[in-house]
Amino acid sequence: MIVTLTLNPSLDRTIDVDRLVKGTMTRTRSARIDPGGKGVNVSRALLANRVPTVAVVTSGGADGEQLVRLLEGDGIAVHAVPVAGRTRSNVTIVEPDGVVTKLNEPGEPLSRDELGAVADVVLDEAEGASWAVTCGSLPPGVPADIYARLCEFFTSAGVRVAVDASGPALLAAVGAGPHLVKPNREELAEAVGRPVASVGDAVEAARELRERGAGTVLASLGADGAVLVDKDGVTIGTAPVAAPRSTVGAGDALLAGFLAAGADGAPALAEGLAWGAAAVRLPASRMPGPDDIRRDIVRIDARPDLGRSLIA
Ligand SMILES: Nc1ncnc2c1ncn2[C@@H]1O[C@H](COP(=O)(O)OP(=O)(O)OP(=O)(O)O)[C@@H](O)[C@H]1O
Ligand SMILES: O=P(O)(O)OC[C@@]1(O)O[C@H](CO)[C@@H](O)[C@@H]1O
Repeated sequence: MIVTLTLNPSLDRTIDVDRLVKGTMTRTRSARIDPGGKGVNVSRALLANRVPTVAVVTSGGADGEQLVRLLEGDGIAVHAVPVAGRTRSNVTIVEPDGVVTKLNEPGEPLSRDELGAVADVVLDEAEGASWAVTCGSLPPGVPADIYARLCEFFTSAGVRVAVDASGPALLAAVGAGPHLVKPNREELAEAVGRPVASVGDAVEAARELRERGAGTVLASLGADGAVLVDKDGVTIGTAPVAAPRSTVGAGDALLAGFLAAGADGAPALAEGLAWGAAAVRLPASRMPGPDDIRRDIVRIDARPDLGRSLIA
């Protein structure tokens, strides 16, 4: 069982337009709503591939109720903690060439009591679980060390912890010694305080996060694939997609595939890359199921070129 926690979930509204021109009225072509938030997506991807999972989320107002209805409609086991603040809506605008413009709300503040209630629920749900996955931005008012504190609780209960966070929340979590962190290129660069312009830069930055406490670093590099740095060394892979449709949630699919495959070494990296690439071929933040995932496109580089520049 893999338990995910999303403190700041969203209704993801995806709008297709022919062309987005700032400052003009644009008629849209189509729109869809998906349950969103990083942990939510990890659970959606796991369930689509028949990996048992529970999604713990906060839920507030009519949009929170809709989020829970959508998740339950998809057959996801969801434990929603009611909160006073409205669940946010995040908007993605997609142009025909796959260019994505994303507008994420900050979310509404969580009180101390609400945070305590969520922590009780997720610690309870994680009892006996193989992984607890804590993901995404923190709502206003939530201390930046929340993932670090949860990590300590999970670890002492014998549950492995994966963290997908950014900024101070990622830095604090790394110091608490999680089994796995999944930064993207920007998060990695911010965490080490220097640009990540090449594959070698990503490897060095990932090594630094390991030195600071993370057990394994799975750094996602968009179209450049992903870098895995763990106790056994460095593994690098790619899974090219000729015509990406939407990259939203691709990092969540990568993480889900990596965990589903056992979170260890090249086989797990390859599975994660296959799931990430499959997500990119799907519209909006749809998560891939078995029929979408192609493992034949994955390449694990036996002799990686560390000097290779990353796509801008
Ligand atoms: N343009 C692309 N072509 C092929 N694969 C891609 C592309 N973009 C993303 N991917 C795949 O998805 C994975 C995750 O992408 P990325 O690094 O953009 O994650 P992210 O920023 O965490 O995404 P999100 O926050 O939307 O989930 C990559 O490691 C890669 O496997
Ligand atoms: O604002 P955050 O919490 O950083 O990210 C939230 C979000 O962009 O992440 C998911 C894609 O990874 C989307 O479903 C969701 O809208």
